[in-house]
Amino acid sequence: MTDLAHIRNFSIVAHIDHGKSTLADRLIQSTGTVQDRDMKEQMLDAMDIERERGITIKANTVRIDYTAQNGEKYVLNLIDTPGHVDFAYEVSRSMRAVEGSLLVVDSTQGVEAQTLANVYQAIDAGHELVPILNKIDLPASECDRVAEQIEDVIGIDASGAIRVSAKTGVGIPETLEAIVHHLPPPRGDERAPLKAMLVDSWYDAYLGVVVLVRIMDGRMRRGDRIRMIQTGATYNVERIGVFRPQMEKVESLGPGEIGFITASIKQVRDTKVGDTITHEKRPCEKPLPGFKPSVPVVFCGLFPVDSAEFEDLRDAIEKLALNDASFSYEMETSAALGFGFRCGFLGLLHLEVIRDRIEREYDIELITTAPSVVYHLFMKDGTRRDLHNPADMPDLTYVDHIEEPRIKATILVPDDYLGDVLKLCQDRRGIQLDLTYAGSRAMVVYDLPLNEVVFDFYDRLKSVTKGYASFDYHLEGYREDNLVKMQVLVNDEPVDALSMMVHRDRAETRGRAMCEKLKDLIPRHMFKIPIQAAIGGKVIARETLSALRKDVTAKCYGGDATRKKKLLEKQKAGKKKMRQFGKVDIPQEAFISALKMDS
Ligand SMILES: Nc1nc2c(ncn2[C@@H]2O[C@H](COP(=O)(O)OP(=O)(O)OP(=O)(O)O)[C@@H](O)[C@H]2O)c(=O)[nH]1
Repeated sequence: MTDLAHIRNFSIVAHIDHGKSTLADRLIQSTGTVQDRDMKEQMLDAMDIERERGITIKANTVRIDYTAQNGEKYVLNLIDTPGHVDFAYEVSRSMRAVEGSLLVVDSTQGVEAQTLANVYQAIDAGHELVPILNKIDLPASECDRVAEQIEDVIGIDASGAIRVSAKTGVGIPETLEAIVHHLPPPRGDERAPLKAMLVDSWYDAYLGVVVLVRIMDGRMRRGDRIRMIQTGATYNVERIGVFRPQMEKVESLGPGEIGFITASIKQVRDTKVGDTITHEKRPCEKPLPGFKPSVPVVFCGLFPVDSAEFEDLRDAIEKLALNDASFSYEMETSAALGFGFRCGFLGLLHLEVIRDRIEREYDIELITTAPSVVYHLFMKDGTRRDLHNPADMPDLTYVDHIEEPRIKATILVPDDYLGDVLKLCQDRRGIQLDLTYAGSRAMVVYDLPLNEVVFDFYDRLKSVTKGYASFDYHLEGYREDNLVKMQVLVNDEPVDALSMMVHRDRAETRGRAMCEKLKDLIPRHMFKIPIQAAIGGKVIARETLSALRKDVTAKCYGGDATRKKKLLEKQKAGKKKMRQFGKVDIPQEAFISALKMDS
């Protein structure tokens, strides 16, 4: 049992790749929490896919025992938070469970958009901050300049920022001392009724649902009968423990402590992140202030390339959803693509991660339809409908007006690329809200329609700035605009997977670009194929793919049998990845490529 004065709970906030996970690893290692021989790179990134992509998705936790230089023994609880914009919500909830943050800034790069977004969340949560300048082993490190920038842009004192190399271990002892001396201990009353925060929950193949808790008041023990205040459900605490980082059982958890429980909870969906847990017999009077639930903002259809794999896909999606309450799905049928699922995600990265996992872990080849945002349709009869799929768009005569989600985007970019960034935002119907300078970097704030950002905005931003820009956004709300549904017809058949909502003024350009692209992407057939873009019944763009009769082996005048065989095999493999639309085969890549914009 540790008294409150000897507990420190903290998180690490940083822009992606500034070294958060490496620093966490070093803290764990240098305190002997994990023996050197057990140390894997990036201890806290549990999933393989995270390790491969080098991004942290699920918030993880570790309890570290630390004997400070004054001889006192402390318990340090680190909650690792994801750095990417799509997971901003997970950042905010784990911040409410701790009292302080290490603010890590790469001293070769400086403050970036996600540094700002995350640090403001920490400040909102009332955190004390310890600024850290990382990567000082690199020759490009510029600690003084970056410290000054932290003061200018974030407005906190960075004169005492700790200079660290998470790679070599320089500055790690100073960091541990700063955690103990600069971050406040938690507060709480052991004798008060139990009040605990449900910080996170996930599904474990052996243990079932595991719940991460932070005790505010009271004490939770194995065998206790607990109640989740929001859902009203009651459970018996079966296991209780802490992460070191592997699970270790303890008898109980008291105020200020962070640990896990299991309680025969069936699904992750039965737990609400941010809920208050209390004792059934002696409940606390007031629950903790609630959290916003995370709502999916980007939707797309996932269809198996091979329709025989539909049941496998269902199985994969159900399993993934067990562990990810922010991922939603429902069955969808498409005339062109057959049976599949309409899925909702927190953002594009979230979408990519889920799609990759289905393809890789479950070995199912997928067709992904155009990502779409949720539109609000205000009908003439006074009702409101949410449109998740452009294919479901009702006839315009029933619709009074349409509102689309808008975001506030913050972009930090070196001066040299500012012009290109402004042009990109302008092309995407952006409205500039602010433009300021911090040293040789500009910070621009734009109001942008989310639908212009969901598909390839990151890619475009990265390519026009050679990777030097950083980007962060949050949803601002809904606004009316002149939006229409654009359909694509191939050989006079509508391809619903390519339907999209577009702004009326941009429909023609988009339609023309789409038809031109499809003309290149669809292989020639033995007949002429018209490719059209249309709004309602009106064709706004058209291309024609000329007919061609071609025998792929014709080139190999008899002679080389192996080459002939190879070509035929290649053709067969190509066939597998095609979908038939009426009489036309469309290769899978065409869907994704056709939807990318080149503006
Ligand atoms: N030279 C040097 N490289 C470092 C240091 N700290 C981290 N790195 C490298 O920087 C890269 C990013 O580090 P991570 O720890 O994965 O960054 P992160 O902030 O956790 O990134 P996400 O988990 O994706 O948010 C990795 O290649 C690290 O090896 C350092 O002090 N010096």
